[in-house]
Amino acid sequence: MTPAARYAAAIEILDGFLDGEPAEKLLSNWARRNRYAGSKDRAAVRDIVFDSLRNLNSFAALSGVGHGRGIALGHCIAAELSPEDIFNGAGYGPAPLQEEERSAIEAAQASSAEVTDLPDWLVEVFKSDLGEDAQATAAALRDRAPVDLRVNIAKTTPEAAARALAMEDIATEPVAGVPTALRVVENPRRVAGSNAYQSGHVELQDAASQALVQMLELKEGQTILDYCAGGGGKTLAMAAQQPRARLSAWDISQSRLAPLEERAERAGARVNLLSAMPAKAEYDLVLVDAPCSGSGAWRRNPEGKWRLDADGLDALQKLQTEVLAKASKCVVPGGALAYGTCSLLPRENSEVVNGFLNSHSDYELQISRSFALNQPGDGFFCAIMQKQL
Ligand SMILES: C[S@@+](CC[C@H](N)C(=O)[O-])C[C@H]1O[C@@H](n2cnc3c(N)ncnc32)[C@H](O)[C@@H]1O
Repeated sequence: MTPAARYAAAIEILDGFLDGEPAEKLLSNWARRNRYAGSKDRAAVRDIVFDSLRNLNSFAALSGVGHGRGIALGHCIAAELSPEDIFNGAGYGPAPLQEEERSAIEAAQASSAEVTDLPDWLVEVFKSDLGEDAQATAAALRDRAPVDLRVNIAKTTPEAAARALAMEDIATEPVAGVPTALRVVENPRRVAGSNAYQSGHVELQDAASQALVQMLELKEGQTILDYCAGGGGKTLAMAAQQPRARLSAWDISQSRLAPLEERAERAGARVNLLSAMPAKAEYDLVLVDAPCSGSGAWRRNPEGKWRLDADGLDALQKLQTEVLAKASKCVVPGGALAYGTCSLLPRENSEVVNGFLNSHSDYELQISRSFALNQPGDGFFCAIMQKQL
């Protein structure tokens, strides 16, 4: 496909997104309908779409033109490509630029209005929750997230894993402060097919997720419940961190939990998958990796920031409060309850924890930490609370 044809495909997908369709579904439907598109084309179209979703308002403002076409034009301008070279109707590319579009681009270039790549209601939430960091945080969400790997230290060492990856032309570097993490600096798209990945020596996992697991200071023989295990990212990180712990995993969605069986086998981890909701106080440590806005990971899933609404965010906070209270019943006296999210917003983090502590006088806060973007990866939060003996 020509660069112009890739832009034409991205415009179609962006229009579908603006009509409310999920971006992933649009991308896979497009790939199915256009079998001639090779993996490089699919990756390039995906990159245009995801860059655009991270920068939706700024790209629209760069072109001054509406719809998917205007956003793609903004992408083209931001990438320092000439719109005339792409939007000229040649090679299955987008239709040629109209005179009024040229004027709109000229006017947009002359404007110095500040644009935030968040919906308006969320700009206010960022301001009230993040104060003077709001603008910089929203701006940092425009960038692509790094690709991080967790080295399965139950099977190999970070040095050996980095060497094995390098032999497959996947260059990595260590991540300061997170000994299990490797950041992929070349050929991230080769990871899933690599021997190191296939043999369970590395997993895709953001460095902040790994840092959260490190905070838990797991001990031999501990009984641990991952209460919101999902596909088991944290479960497997805990299993690698402390292979002698006794791990159980639960998720309200059994379909999300199901792939963990195979993933655990590949990683050489032993995990007891629960099919009934745990409710008895029988775990030394319960981790609640709570459902959240995902704002700390909006660089990876930029659709999230456009689809969330104020009611949805309120509902999440209520759900977090409920889940934390339920999970706390599973902790033995003297045990610990850890609450984590990949959200940047205190209303989903410290506010939920403070609310819990106010209504559960048998718990006290031991430590809490907010991980800002790039320190070391996605935005994350973790609080560890101790239950009285
Ligand atoms: C942030 S995700 C977990 C990600 C996972 N821990 C990982 O590292 O891959 C939150 C999970 O909470 C689950 N969940 C939502 N409500 C729940 C509830 N009431 N009890 C248990 N799990 C719940 C969701 O199904 C979702 O899988």
